[in-house]
Amino acid sequence: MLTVSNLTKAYNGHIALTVPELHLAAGIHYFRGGNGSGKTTFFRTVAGLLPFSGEIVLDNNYEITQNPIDYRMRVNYAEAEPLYPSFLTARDLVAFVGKAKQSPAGQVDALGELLGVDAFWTKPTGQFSSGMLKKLSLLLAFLGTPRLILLDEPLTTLDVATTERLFTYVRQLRDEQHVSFLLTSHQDVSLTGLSITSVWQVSSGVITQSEL
Ligand SMILES: Nc1ncnc2c1ncn2[C@@H]1O[C@H](COP(=O)(O)OP(=O)(O)OP(=O)(O)O)[C@@H](O)[C@H]1O
Repeated sequence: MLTVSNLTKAYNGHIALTVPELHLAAGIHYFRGGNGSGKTTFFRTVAGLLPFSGEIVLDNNYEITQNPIDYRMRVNYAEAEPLYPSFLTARDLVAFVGKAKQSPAGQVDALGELLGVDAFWTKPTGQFSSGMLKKLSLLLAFLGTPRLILLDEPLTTLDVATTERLFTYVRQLRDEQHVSFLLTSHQDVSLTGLSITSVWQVSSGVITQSEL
Protein backbone atom coordinates (compact mmCIF):
# COMPACT_ATOMS: atom_id res chain seq x y z
CA MET A 1 0.00 0.00 0.00
CA LEU A 2 2.73 2.52 1.03
CA THR A 3 6.46 2.35 0.29
CA VAL A 4 8.94 4.83 1.74
CA SER A 5 12.55 4.83 0.50
CA ASN A 6 15.66 6.83 1.43
CA LEU A 7 13.61 9.39 3.33
CA THR A 8 15.37 12.14 5.24
CA LYS A 9 13.56 15.05 6.85
CA ALA A 10 15.52 17.90 8.43
CA TYR A 11 14.41 21.09 10.15
CA ASN A 12 16.94 23.93 9.75
CA GLY A 13 19.69 21.46 8.91
CA HIS A 14 18.93 19.17 11.88
CA ILE A 15 17.79 15.69 10.83
CA ALA A 16 14.50 14.78 12.57
CA LEU A 17 13.64 11.61 10.65
CA THR A 18 15.44 8.99 8.57
CA VAL A 19 13.58 6.10 6.96
CA PRO A 20 15.85 4.03 4.68
CA GLU A 21 13.06 1.60 3.66
CA LEU A 22 9.53 1.02 4.95
CA HIS A 23 6.78 -1.10 3.37
CA LEU A 24 3.27 -1.03 4.77
CA ALA A 25 0.66 -3.48 3.48
CA ALA A 26 -3.02 -2.52 3.41
CA GLY A 27 -4.43 -2.34 6.94
CA ILE A 28 -4.20 -0.33 10.15
CA HIS A 29 -0.68 0.56 11.32
CA TYR A 30 0.09 1.97 14.74
CA PHE A 31 3.09 4.27 15.32
CA ARG A 32 4.13 4.95 18.89
CA GLY A 33 7.01 6.78 20.53
CA GLY A 34 7.86 9.39 23.13
CA ASN A 35 7.39 13.13 22.78
CA GLY A 36 9.58 14.57 20.05
CA SER A 37 10.50 11.15 18.61
CA GLY A 38 9.33 12.02 15.07
CA LYS A 39 5.79 10.62 14.71
CA THR A 40 4.13 13.86 13.61
CA THR A 41 7.07 14.66 11.34
CA PHE A 42 6.57 11.27 9.65
CA PHE A 43 2.81 11.77 9.31
CA ARG A 44 3.12 15.33 8.00
CA THR A 45 5.75 14.16 5.50
CA VAL A 46 3.59 11.27 4.25
CA ALA A 47 0.64 13.69 4.05
CA GLY A 48 2.65 15.83 1.64
CA LEU A 49 2.82 18.84 3.97
CA LEU A 50 6.61 18.97 4.49
CA PRO A 51 9.52 19.10 2.06
CA PHE A 52 11.87 16.10 2.41
CA SER A 53 14.32 14.05 0.39
CA GLY A 54 13.48 10.51 -0.68
CA GLU A 55 10.55 8.68 -2.23
CA ILE A 56 7.03 7.92 -1.03
CA VAL A 57 4.81 5.76 -3.25
CA LEU A 58 1.16 4.87 -2.71
CA ASP A 59 -0.28 1.66 -4.20
CA ASN A 60 2.85 1.12 -6.35
CA ASN A 61 1.58 3.92 -8.53
CA TYR A 62 1.44 7.42 -7.07
CA GLU A 63 4.74 9.04 -6.08
CA ILE A 64 4.25 12.00 -3.80
CA THR A 65 6.39 14.51 -5.75
CA GLN A 66 5.97 13.08 -9.26
CA ASN A 67 2.18 12.65 -9.02
CA PRO A 68 1.31 15.20 -6.33
CA ILE A 69 -2.36 15.67 -7.26
CA ASP A 70 -3.17 11.97 -7.68
CA TYR A 71 -1.29 11.23 -4.44
CA ARG A 72 -3.00 13.96 -2.40
CA MET A 73 -6.43 12.95 -3.66
CA ARG A 74 -5.83 9.57 -2.06
CA VAL A 75 -4.06 10.46 1.20
CA ASN A 76 -5.86 12.40 3.95
CA TYR A 77 -4.53 13.59 7.29
CA ALA A 78 -6.04 14.59 10.64
CA GLU A 79 -3.59 16.72 12.66
CA ALA A 80 -2.85 15.98 16.31
CA GLU A 81 -3.54 19.60 17.24
CA PRO A 82 -5.64 21.13 14.47
CA LEU A 83 -5.73 24.90 14.03
CA TYR A 84 -7.79 26.82 11.49
CA PRO A 85 -8.25 30.51 10.64
CA SER A 86 -10.46 31.62 13.52
CA PHE A 87 -13.08 33.41 11.41
CA LEU A 88 -13.92 30.34 9.30
CA THR A 89 -16.82 28.08 10.30
CA ALA A 90 -16.92 24.28 10.07
CA ARG A 91 -19.23 24.69 7.05
CA ASP A 92 -16.69 26.97 5.31
CA LEU A 93 -13.83 24.51 5.84
CA VAL A 94 -15.85 21.46 4.88
CA ALA A 95 -17.05 23.17 1.67
CA PHE A 96 -13.47 24.07 0.72
CA VAL A 97 -11.85 20.69 1.52
CA GLY A 98 -14.87 18.75 0.25
CA LYS A 99 -14.56 20.45 -3.15
CA ALA A 100 -10.81 19.82 -3.33
CA LYS A 101 -11.26 16.15 -2.36
CA GLN A 102 -14.32 15.67 -4.61
CA SER A 103 -16.50 14.61 -1.72
CA PRO A 104 -19.44 12.49 -2.95
CA ALA A 105 -23.01 13.79 -2.51
CA GLY A 106 -24.34 13.30 1.01
CA GLN A 107 -20.94 12.53 2.55
CA VAL A 108 -20.57 15.82 4.43
CA ASP A 109 -23.97 15.59 6.14
CA ALA A 110 -23.50 11.91 7.03
CA LEU A 111 -20.06 12.60 8.57
CA GLY A 112 -21.33 15.75 10.30
CA GLU A 113 -23.96 13.64 12.05
CA LEU A 114 -21.58 10.75 12.80
CA LEU A 115 -18.98 12.99 14.45
CA GLY A 116 -21.42 15.48 15.96
CA VAL A 117 -20.08 18.42 13.93
CA ASP A 118 -23.66 19.14 12.82
CA ALA A 119 -24.22 20.70 16.27
CA PHE A 120 -21.87 23.59 15.41
CA TRP A 121 -21.70 23.95 11.63
CA THR A 122 -22.00 27.75 11.67
CA LYS A 123 -19.83 28.62 14.67
CA PRO A 124 -16.43 30.24 13.86
CA THR A 125 -13.60 27.81 14.68
CA GLY A 126 -12.01 30.50 16.88
CA GLN A 127 -14.84 29.74 19.35
CA PHE A 128 -14.36 25.94 19.27
CA SER A 129 -13.36 23.80 22.24
CA SER A 130 -10.42 21.41 21.68
CA GLY A 131 -12.83 18.48 21.24
CA MET A 132 -14.84 20.40 18.64
CA LEU A 133 -11.62 21.15 16.72
CA LYS A 134 -10.70 17.46 16.88
CA LYS A 135 -14.11 16.38 15.56
CA LEU A 136 -13.85 18.84 12.66
CA SER A 137 -10.31 17.73 11.78
CA LEU A 138 -11.45 14.09 11.73
CA LEU A 139 -14.41 14.94 9.51
CA LEU A 140 -12.08 16.74 7.05
CA ALA A 141 -9.78 13.68 6.98
CA PHE A 142 -12.61 11.42 5.82
CA LEU A 143 -13.74 13.61 2.90
CA GLY A 144 -13.50 12.26 -0.63
CA THR A 145 -12.49 8.69 -1.36
CA PRO A 146 -9.04 8.35 0.28
CA ARG A 147 -7.06 5.12 0.13
CA LEU A 148 -4.97 6.08 3.15
CA ILE A 149 -5.97 8.16 6.19
CA LEU A 150 -3.41 9.37 8.74
CA LEU A 151 -4.87 9.89 12.21
CA ASP A 152 -2.43 11.68 14.52
CA GLU A 153 -3.61 11.31 18.13
CA PRO A 154 -7.32 10.82 17.28
CA LEU A 155 -8.16 9.86 20.87
CA THR A 156 -7.09 13.07 22.59
CA THR A 157 -9.98 15.35 23.65
CA LEU A 158 -12.63 13.22 21.91
CA ASP A 159 -15.62 12.23 24.06
CA VAL A 160 -16.33 8.53 24.65
CA ALA A 161 -19.48 8.29 22.52
CA THR A 162 -17.81 9.95 19.50
CA THR A 163 -14.70 7.77 19.94
CA GLU A 164 -16.86 4.64 19.67
CA ARG A 165 -18.65 5.91 16.57
CA LEU A 166 -15.33 6.99 15.02
CA PHE A 167 -13.68 3.58 15.37
CA THR A 168 -16.78 1.72 14.20
CA TYR A 169 -16.57 3.89 11.08
CA VAL A 170 -12.82 3.23 10.70
CA ARG A 171 -13.49 -0.53 10.84
CA GLN A 172 -16.26 -0.14 8.27
CA LEU A 173 -13.99 1.79 5.86
CA ARG A 174 -11.27 -0.82 6.24
CA ASP A 175 -13.58 -3.82 5.80
CA GLU A 176 -15.91 -2.49 3.12
CA GLN A 177 -13.75 -0.05 1.14
CA HIS A 178 -10.24 -1.38 1.93
CA VAL A 179 -9.09 2.00 3.24
CA SER A 180 -5.78 1.87 5.15
CA PHE A 181 -4.89 3.88 8.25
CA LEU A 182 -1.78 5.08 10.05
CA LEU A 183 -2.46 5.91 13.67
CA THR A 184 -0.54 7.46 16.55
CA SER A 185 -1.70 7.51 20.14
CA HIS A 186 -0.21 8.02 23.57
CA GLN A 187 -3.33 6.25 24.87
CA ASP A 188 -3.87 2.50 24.93
CA VAL A 189 -4.89 1.63 21.34
CA SER A 190 -6.83 -1.41 22.55
CA LEU A 191 -9.40 1.26 23.54
CA THR A 192 -10.13 1.64 19.84
CA GLY A 193 -11.18 -2.02 19.50
CA LEU A 194 -9.31 -2.09 16.18
CA SER A 195 -7.28 -5.07 15.04
CA ILE A 196 -3.88 -3.57 14.32
CA THR A 197 -1.98 -4.86 11.27
CA SER A 198 1.48 -3.74 12.46
CA VAL A 199 3.11 -1.73 15.23
CA TRP A 200 6.09 0.62 14.76
CA GLN A 201 8.28 2.24 17.37
CA VAL A 202 9.61 5.72 16.61
CA SER A 203 12.73 6.74 18.57
CA SER A 204 14.98 9.70 17.80
CA GLY A 205 13.71 9.88 14.23
CA VAL A 206 14.20 6.17 13.49
CA ILE A 207 11.26 3.79 12.87
CA THR A 208 11.53 0.11 13.78
CA GLN A 209 8.94 -2.65 13.77
CA SER A 210 7.59 -3.59 17.18
CA GLU A 211 4.76 -5.51 18.88
CA LEU A 212 1.76 -4.41 20.90
N1 LIG B 1 8.61 22.98 12.75
C1 LIG B 1 9.68 22.47 13.37
N2 LIG B 1 10.86 23.12 13.36
C2 LIG B 1 11.96 22.61 13.95
N3 LIG B 1 11.98 21.42 14.61
C3 LIG B 1 10.83 20.73 14.64
C4 LIG B 1 9.62 21.21 14.03
N4 LIG B 1 8.64 20.29 14.24
C5 LIG B 1 9.22 19.30 14.95
N5 LIG B 1 10.52 19.54 15.18
C6 LIG B 1 11.47 18.68 15.91
O1 LIG B 1 11.44 17.39 15.29
C7 LIG B 1 11.49 16.37 16.28
C8 LIG B 1 10.30 15.44 16.14
O2 LIG B 1 9.12 16.16 16.45
P1 LIG B 1 7.67 15.54 16.19
O3 LIG B 1 6.67 16.64 16.33
O4 LIG B 1 7.70 14.80 14.91
O5 LIG B 1 7.54 14.51 17.41
P2 LIG B 1 6.33 13.58 17.90
O6 LIG B 1 6.87 12.19 17.98
O7 LIG B 1 5.13 13.81 17.06
O8 LIG B 1 6.09 14.14 19.37
P3 LIG B 1 4.77 14.27 20.31
O9 LIG B 1 4.46 12.89 20.80
O10 LIG B 1 5.25 15.19 21.39
O11 LIG B 1 3.69 14.89 19.47
C9 LIG B 1 11.59 17.08 17.65
O12 LIG B 1 12.95 17.16 18.03
C10 LIG B 1 11.04 18.46 17.34
O13 LIG B 1 11.65 19.45 18.18
